[in-house]
Amino acid sequence: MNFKSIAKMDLGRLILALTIASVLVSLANTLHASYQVQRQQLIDAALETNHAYASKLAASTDDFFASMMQQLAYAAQVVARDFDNPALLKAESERLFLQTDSFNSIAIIDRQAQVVSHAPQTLQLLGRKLETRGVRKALADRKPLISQPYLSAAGNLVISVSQPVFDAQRNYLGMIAGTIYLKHENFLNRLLASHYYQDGSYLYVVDQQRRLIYHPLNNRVGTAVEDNLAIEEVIAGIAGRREVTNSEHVAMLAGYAIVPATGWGVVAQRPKTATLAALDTLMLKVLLHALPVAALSLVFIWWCARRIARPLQQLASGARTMDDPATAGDIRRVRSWYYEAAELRQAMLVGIGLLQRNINRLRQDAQTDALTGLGNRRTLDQALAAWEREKTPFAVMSVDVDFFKNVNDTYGHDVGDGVLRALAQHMRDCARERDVFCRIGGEEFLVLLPRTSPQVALQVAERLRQQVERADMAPVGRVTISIGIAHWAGDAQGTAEVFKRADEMLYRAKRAGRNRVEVDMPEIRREA
Ligand SMILES: Nc1nc2c(ncn2[C@@H]2O[C@H](COP(=O)(O)OP(=O)(O)OP(=O)(O)O)[C@@H](O)[C@H]2O)c(=O)[nH]1
Repeated sequence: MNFKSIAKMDLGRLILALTIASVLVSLANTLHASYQVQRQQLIDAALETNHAYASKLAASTDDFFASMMQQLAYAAQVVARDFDNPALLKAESERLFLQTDSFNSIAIIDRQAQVVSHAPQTLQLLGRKLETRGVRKALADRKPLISQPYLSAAGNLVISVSQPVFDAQRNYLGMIAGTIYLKHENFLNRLLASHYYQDGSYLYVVDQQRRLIYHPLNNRVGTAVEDNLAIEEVIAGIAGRREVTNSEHVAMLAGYAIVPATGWGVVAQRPKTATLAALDTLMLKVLLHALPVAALSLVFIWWCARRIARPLQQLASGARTMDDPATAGDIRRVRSWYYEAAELRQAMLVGIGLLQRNINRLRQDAQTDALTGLGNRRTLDQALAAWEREKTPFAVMSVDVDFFKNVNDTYGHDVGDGVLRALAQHMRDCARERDVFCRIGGEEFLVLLPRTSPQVALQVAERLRQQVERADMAPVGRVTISIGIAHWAGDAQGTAEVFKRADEMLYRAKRAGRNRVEVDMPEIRREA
C-alpha cells in the first residue's frame, strides 16, 4: 500500500487498520513470548527431571554395591573360619549365588589365583588359575574392590565385586568375588532398565574410561563414548544437567549423577523434540483462548472507530460544499461528542458564515452596477433565464437620458454620474419590489416588469418620465428621458426580439422629439 492509497483511506478505516495491526502485533508478541517462556520451562523441567532421576538411580546403584559388599564381607568371614574345607566353600558360594540374584556368578579364589569354589557349577572353573586383570588387582590390593569391566575367563564382559578373606590372625587367604555379566540380565541392569519411556528417553551408565556399563541397546555395552560433554563432566565428578547431542546426532536433554562407590556416571536423557512436542498444541490452545477476546476487542474498536470518525466524516463532507447555503444547517446537526470534533465544527461554522457572507457580497457585487447600485447585465440575464424557463410574461422599458452628452460636456463627467445616480433612484421609486432595474451601459437603462401588461408598463413609464422631467437635478437643472416599451407574452418566441423592439421604440421616441414614451403596440400608441 503506497502513501497515495493511504491518503485516500477514511479515518474510520485508518483507525481500524491501525488497531488490527496493533492487535495482530501484540497477539504475535504474546504468542512468541509465551512460546519462549513455555519452551524454556519445558526444557528446564526435563533437565531437572532427568537430573533428579539420574541422582536417584546413582544413589540406588551405590546402595546396590554397598549391599553386595556387605554380603561378600559376611561370606568372607564365614569361609575364613575353614578356608581349606571345600564343602564349606561350596556351600557358601552356592548360598550367595542362590540367595540373592545380585550376582551372575560367585568365585572363591586362593591367593595363588586358583579357583577353590564357584557357583554355578556349570562354569567348571574349579582348580583353574584366573589371570584376569581384575583378579590380579584384587589379589594384589587385598581389599574390597569393584573392578573395571573386563572379559572374564568364560568370555563374558563382567565387573567383579570382591572382598579379601583373612583368617583370625589376619593372614591373607584369598578372596571371594561376585561377578556381574554386563550383557546378561542381572540385578543391576534390571534396576537401570526400569527407566524406559516410549518417547525416546533412556538412561545409560559409563565408567571412568567412558565405557558403557549399561545401555538399553545391549550391543553398545562395553563400547566407549567420546565427545559427550555430559560424560566428560560426570566422570570428572560433576553432577548436573545440560543439552547434548547423542551418537545419532539427536539433541538430548540430559541429567547426570555420579555413583560414588564406582566413579560411574549415570546419564538420564530425553530427546528435545519429544520434550517440546507438547508445545505446538499448547500454543494452539493459547491462540484459541486468545482469539475470542481479540475478535471481541476488534469489533468493539471497529464500533469506536466509526463513532470517532463519524463527526469528522460529516464535517469533511460539509467542507466540500461550504459554498452551499444548506451546509451550515448540516454542520450544526453534526453530533460532535468529543473536544476536537466540537472545536472543528465550531471553527467550520464560523468559516462557513464568513464564506457565505463573502460569497453573497461577491454575488451581489457581480450583479450590481457600481455607479448606480442597480443591477447589471448579469442581473438581467439571470432574471430572463428564470422567466423564460417559467414562461413569465414581462414588459421591458428601455430608458435613455436625452442629450446627456451635453450634460457631460457642460458640467463634467462627475456631474453626469450624479445625474445617472439620481435617475436610478427615480426608477426605484416608480417601480415595484419585483421589478428588475439594470444599467446596461452608458446612460442606457432597462426596467423589466414581470407579469405586467403593456398598458400598465406605459403608465409606469409615463410616471417615471414625468417625475424626472419635474425633478431639479442641480446644477444641471431639468433633465428629460425617453422610454421605449415592448412586451413578451411568455410565448415560444425568444426574448432577444423584445429588447430589439424596446430599442426601436426608444429610438422612435428620440426621433419624435425626446421626453417621450413609445410602446410597441399601435393601439396603445394612439391612446398615448
Ligand atoms: N457621466 C457619464 N457619462 C457617460 C457614462 N457612460 C456614457 N456616458 C456619456 O453619455 C453620453 C451619451 O451620449 P449620446 O449616446 O451621444 O447621446 P445623447 O447626448 O444622450 O443624446 P441622445 O441620446 O440622442 O438624446 C456620451 O457623452 C458618453 O460619454 C457614464 O458612466 N457617466
